[in-house]
Amino acid sequence: MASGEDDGSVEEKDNHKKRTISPFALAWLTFYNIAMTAGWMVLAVAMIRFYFEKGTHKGLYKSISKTLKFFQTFAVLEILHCAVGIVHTSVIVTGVQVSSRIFMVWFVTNSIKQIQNEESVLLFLVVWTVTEITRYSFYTFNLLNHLPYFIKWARYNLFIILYPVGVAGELMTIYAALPIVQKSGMLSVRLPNKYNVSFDYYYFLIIVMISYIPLFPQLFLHMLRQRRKVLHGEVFVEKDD
Ligand SMILES: CCCCCCCCCCCCC/C=C/C(=O)SCCNC(=O)CCNC(=O)[C@H](O)C(C)(C)COP(=O)(O)OP(=O)(O)OC[C@H]1O[C@@H](n2cnc3c(N)ncnc32)[C@H](O)[C@@H]1OP(=O)(O)O
Repeated sequence: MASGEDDGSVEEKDNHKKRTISPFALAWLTFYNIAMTAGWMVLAVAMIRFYFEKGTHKGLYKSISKTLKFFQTFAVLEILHCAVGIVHTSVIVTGVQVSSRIFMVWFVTNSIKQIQNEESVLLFLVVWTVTEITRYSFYTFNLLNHLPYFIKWARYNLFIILYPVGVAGELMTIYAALPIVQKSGMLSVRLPNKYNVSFDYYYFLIIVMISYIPLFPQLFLHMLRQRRKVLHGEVFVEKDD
């Protein structure tokens, strides 16, 4: 059997085994991760500039919303990366993470204008930005086999604080949205209608908030396992999706 070098593919090393990805996949992932790092850096700079110029976070969401929506939506590709196997991680874990972010951006913060100036929005935006700059630069340097230790350290330590804080920001934002949604009936479908279906967005938001209780610990435990694997070299038996 040809080795990674013989057939032109590149070997991606982890602590215990070697994985191969094609040169095309490597090029695509490198481009994707550089683009995402740059996108979140643009957001960081825009947020810092806004705060220094205006002295308040009010109006910040509106000023960065286009860039945020673009780069957060682009992250849908991460589910595809797992599904086609160019990234070795769980489709379910990635799917929950990405869909909850997209939901927060499009169906909560973007749709409910009255909550855009809440402190909780600033909280999750700052946390997401720090997380994503660290995460995508980790993937980029890792793919290029030049990973500085401080980036690896940051990727597998900062989440211990940032994940719960980010989740708190998200939950507080949804909570702040509840009375507005209940009063306006927005995004809800009331009976009677010709399809005979009803949907209450207010109760849907409550269900989403409750779903954090079983789902968030799973994501957090997944990250703790990754941390032990990458920083301490522990081996885990991988389950297929
Ligand atoms: C319809 C509505 C639905 C609503 C649902 C509501 C419920 C939601 C409940 C949960 C809510 C979560 C909300 C989120 C909040 C926040 O994000 S707060 C900010 C802090 N967040 C974080 O720190 C987590 C950030 N996210 C992640 O880390 C990931 O998305 C992850 C999926 C949770 C974990 O990533 P994963 O890829 O599994 O782990 P890694 O160790 O990073 O990588 C594993 C291997 O995969 C390789 N890889 C992954 N991605 C890439 C890539 N883009 N490019 C290249 N390689 C990649 C990586 O190198 C690893 O490879 P190996 O070394 O071979 O193992």
